[in-house]
Amino acid sequence: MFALRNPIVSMRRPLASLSKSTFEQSALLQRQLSFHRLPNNSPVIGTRQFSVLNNQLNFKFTNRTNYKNEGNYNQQQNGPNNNKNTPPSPNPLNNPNFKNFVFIALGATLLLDLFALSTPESPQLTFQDFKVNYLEKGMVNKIQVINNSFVEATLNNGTQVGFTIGSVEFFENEIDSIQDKLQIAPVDRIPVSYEKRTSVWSYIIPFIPTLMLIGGSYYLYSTMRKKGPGGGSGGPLDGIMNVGKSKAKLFNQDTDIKVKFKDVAGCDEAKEEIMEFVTFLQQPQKYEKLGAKIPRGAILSGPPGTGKTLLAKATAGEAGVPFLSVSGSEFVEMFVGVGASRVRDLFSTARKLAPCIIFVDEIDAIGAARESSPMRSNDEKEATLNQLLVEMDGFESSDHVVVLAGTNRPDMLDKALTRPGRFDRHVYLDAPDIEGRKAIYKVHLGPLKLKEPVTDEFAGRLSALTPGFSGADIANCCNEAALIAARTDAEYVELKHFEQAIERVIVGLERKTRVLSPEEKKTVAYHEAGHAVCGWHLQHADPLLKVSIIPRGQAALGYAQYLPGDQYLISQEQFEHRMIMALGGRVSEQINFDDITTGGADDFEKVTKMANAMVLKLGMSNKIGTIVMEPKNTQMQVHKQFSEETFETIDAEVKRLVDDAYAKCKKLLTERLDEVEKVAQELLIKEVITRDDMIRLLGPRPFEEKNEAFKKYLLPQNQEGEGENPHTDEGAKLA
Ligand SMILES: Nc1ncnc2c1ncn2[C@@H]1O[C@H](COP(=O)(O)OP(=O)(O)OP(=O)(O)O)[C@@H](O)[C@H]1O
Ligand SMILES: [Zn+2]
Repeated sequence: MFALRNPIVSMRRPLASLSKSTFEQSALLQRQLSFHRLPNNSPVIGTRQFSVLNNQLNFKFTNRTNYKNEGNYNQQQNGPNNNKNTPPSPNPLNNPNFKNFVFIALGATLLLDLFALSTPESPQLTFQDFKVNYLEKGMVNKIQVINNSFVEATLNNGTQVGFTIGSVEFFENEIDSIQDKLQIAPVDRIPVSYEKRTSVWSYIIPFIPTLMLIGGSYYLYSTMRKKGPGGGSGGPLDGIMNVGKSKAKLFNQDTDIKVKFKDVAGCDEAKEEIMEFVTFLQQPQKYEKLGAKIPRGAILSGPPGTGKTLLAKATAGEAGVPFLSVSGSEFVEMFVGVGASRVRDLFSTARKLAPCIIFVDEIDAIGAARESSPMRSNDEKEATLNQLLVEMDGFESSDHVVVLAGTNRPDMLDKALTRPGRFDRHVYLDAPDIEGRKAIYKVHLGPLKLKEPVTDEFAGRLSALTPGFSGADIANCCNEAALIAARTDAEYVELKHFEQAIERVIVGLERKTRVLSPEEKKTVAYHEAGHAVCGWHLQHADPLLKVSIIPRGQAALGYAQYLPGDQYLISQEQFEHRMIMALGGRVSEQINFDDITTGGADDFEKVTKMANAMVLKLGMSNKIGTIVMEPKNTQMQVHKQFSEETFETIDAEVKRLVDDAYAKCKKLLTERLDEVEKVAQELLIKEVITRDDMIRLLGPRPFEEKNEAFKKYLLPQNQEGEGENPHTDEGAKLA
């Protein structure tokens, strides 16, 4: 949305300042040029009689002022006014190229100008010299007054001498009086002729400022329109010139789209569903000959990073057609009508490229339900959406253009978009389960340099360690592991690098600089030991991997990592156990110390959320029953959803659930105070303890682990003993 606004805003000032400063510069230039101009309109004066007045004739060439050229000056003054219509450009003073350009041009012009003015090339004398050495000796044959300011005298031997004069009248009087003095007869007197010499430059020079202005503006304009990186738009002027143009990026199937379905791992149903579009783009006649109407588009939905863009690209890659990718937000602009015009432009480009695939990412930016925001008038958005609908309706099946759209919020989309004939297919990409993650790991482990080829076991282990990771998380994690390996100058990327990478992705960087005081450290150790002991003895707690009191990331002073399995249903008892575990930290602090700390704030938030969910929407409170109490949209609520009485019941129920959990937690930890003590002491010594340490200290967990992936990929290895790397523990969930 801001992409285009910026260039326009920033353009505004430069436009104004350009016309001003260019004007000033050229006016200055004009003045300088006029100053040096030749008097090409002075009247030619006929032969006169002379009289001599030396001093006045003794001007230096450079001091000569041209006093007969006002007409020209005015005429040139019109120059800049005319030039106000030349294409505007941003502030030239900020552009070093422009400055250079102006200086060079100015210098060149002045040089040429001077050159033009010094055309008379005779030896330079003063009038006094001329008089004494030549005139009075009768050596002068002919006198020529050039431009009323310069005299060229031809001597009897044919050589020429020259000098400047201040005024023709004085000069004539001088010559006359000398010849009178010498008593030369009128017929023998030296002929004086007058000549007006103009250089070709005198015609060109008046146009130079204008030409410079036009040239400079054009130069600026073209530099600013130059393509930015990536081949697309980029120059500041591009923003204005192409405001209505679609910003879609074109990926050509020959060069850019190397992605095939095999690169999209783990979403087989989605691939199957989208395969139909591939067949359609490859063999449209197969459908057309049976009279079938081709589906126009599909919505790809799912959590962030699950591969929606990747799948769309792969569809284009499989079909071998061009791929036009654009983000929904790029249609949104502050000007009314721009979005619609971009949609038109996008589709007309697509039709030219057909068969092809358009991918609109974040379609909710324009396709959100129109009635969902009645408070704000959103004409522009609506116009854009309408244009999109029109374009999709306007498809002929012979157009062979397929529109795919990605969104994280399919529920927000306008119904008109999803009706048959538009985006009538809906492909859902879920966060991958263990098998999906394994497949994605295999794709992204491919390019890495590993010690051994990727085994199912290895990929499985990594997947078990990363429940809840999306495809993008996995890609990031693999890259992070390679970076860590490179940082330690390792020859291969190994399991330990992945484990560090996973931990880093989940909890953040280790903060070695954050040094806790001994008391704080003790508090954190007992707090974490409380969580860990609780979890160890609760049946529904997820498998524990690691407890650490090394500060990490933004806020965590200590943490415990658990591995939840892929789970689609959560039982009431499970909720309760999670709440008890979350409270374990604070309860342990309370039992072991006189005072409590702020370290439990995060735990309480989790507990409150869980209790609220149980009461308000999960039907897990007997008093409230199976009614959903959670307001759907708090902003839009006009009347109260329930009575004061119900409010009170809700509060009481939430409090009861939390209090129950608290009581159970306190009972559990009071009974196992010695275990908390053991774990806390071990933590204070080692800072990080693993599942194996826990087994050593507390004995094996009294329940079978429920996480199948954990049992399959992680448990056997863990049971083999302490292992060569005590830090091989990682996970996905913190408590
Ligand atoms: N199924 C998958 N197989 C292989 N790689 C994947 C998969 N899903 C995601 N990735 C990796 O994650 C990256 C980001 O995925 P992608 O951009 O397609 O996600 P998305 O769903 O479009 O995200 P968003 O909703 O944030 O736009 C991909 O470039 C790819 O490296
Ligand atoms: Zn805690």
